[in-house]
Amino acid sequence: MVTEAAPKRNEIHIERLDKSYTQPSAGELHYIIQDVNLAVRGGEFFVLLGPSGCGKSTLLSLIAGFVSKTSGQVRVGDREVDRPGQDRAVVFQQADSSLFPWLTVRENVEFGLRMKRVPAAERRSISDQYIELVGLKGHESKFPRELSGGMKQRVQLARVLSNDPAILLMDEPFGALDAMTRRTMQKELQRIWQETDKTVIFVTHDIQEALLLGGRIGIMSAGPSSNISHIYDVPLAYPRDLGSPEFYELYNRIQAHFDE
Ligand SMILES: Nc1ncnc2c1ncn2[C@@H]1O[C@H](COP(=O)(O)OP(=O)(O)OP(=O)(O)O)[C@@H](O)[C@H]1O
Repeated sequence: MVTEAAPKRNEIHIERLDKSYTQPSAGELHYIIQDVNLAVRGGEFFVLLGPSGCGKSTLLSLIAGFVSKTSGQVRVGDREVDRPGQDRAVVFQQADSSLFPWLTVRENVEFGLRMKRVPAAERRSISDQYIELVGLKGHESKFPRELSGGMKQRVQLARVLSNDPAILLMDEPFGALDAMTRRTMQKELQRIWQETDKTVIFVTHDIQEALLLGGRIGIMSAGPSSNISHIYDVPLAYPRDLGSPEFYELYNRIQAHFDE
C-alpha cells in the first residue's frame, strides 16, 4: 500500500482560489483573481510575475492570511490559512513602514523575539546571527533614519528571518531601491535562501529579477479575473548569468506573454 507523506510545514497548496469584491457603484461582483491553482514545494523559490494591478499582492495577502478569500483553498502544510501566522512572514517594498523609527537596528531585529519573551541572551545571539547574515555587522546601534534604503531593507529581512518563519512572502521587496543596490540585495537574498530551507514566494513585475531569482516563475494574466496562466521552470544554475544565451532565450519567451 502506498501512503502519502504528510505535507511539509513549508509547502503551499492553493486550489480554485477566488477573490472578488462587490463594486459599490455598480453593485457588480468584480473578480480580482479567479480559479488560481498552485502547489509550491517546501524550500522552493517561486516568483509571481505579472503586470501592475493584476492581483499579485492580493494573492500574496491571501497566502499571508491578511485578507479573506471568497472561495477555494489555501493550505500551508496541513493547515488551512484563515489568519496570519508565525509560519509566514511578509517583506514589503517600503521597509520604512515596517521598521520602528525609535528603535535601533538590533532592537528592530529583536522585536518579534522580545514579544515572544525569548530571554535576552538568546535574543542577542539570534540577532547577531541574522545581522551578520544580511551584512549589517557594525551598524547594530544605528536608527532607521541613519540607514540607506538598502540597509533598511536588510533590517527588515533580518527581523523577519530572526523569527524563523517557514515561508517568506516578499512583495516587490527591492522595487524602491536603485539599480545597483537592488542587484546586491538580489544576490544576498539568493545566498540567504540557499543557506536556509525557507520557501520563498517573491512578487515582481521585473522579468530580469524573476529570472535571476526564481526556481519557477508563475505568470499572472492581466486582470480582472487574473490567474496563473503559465509556469516556467528555470533550469539555470545560481548565480544566474544575465549574458548567457539560455537566460536571453527564457527572457524573450516570458516577455512574449506581455507583448500580446
Ligand atoms: N480592497 C479592495 N477593494 C476593491 N478592489 C481592490 C481591493 N484591493 C485591491 N483591489 C484591486 O485589485 C486589483 C489587483 O490589485 P493588487 O494590488 O493585488 O495588484 P498587483 O498585481 O499587486 O499590482 P502592483 O504590481 O501595481 O502592485 C487592482 O485592480 C486593485 O484596484
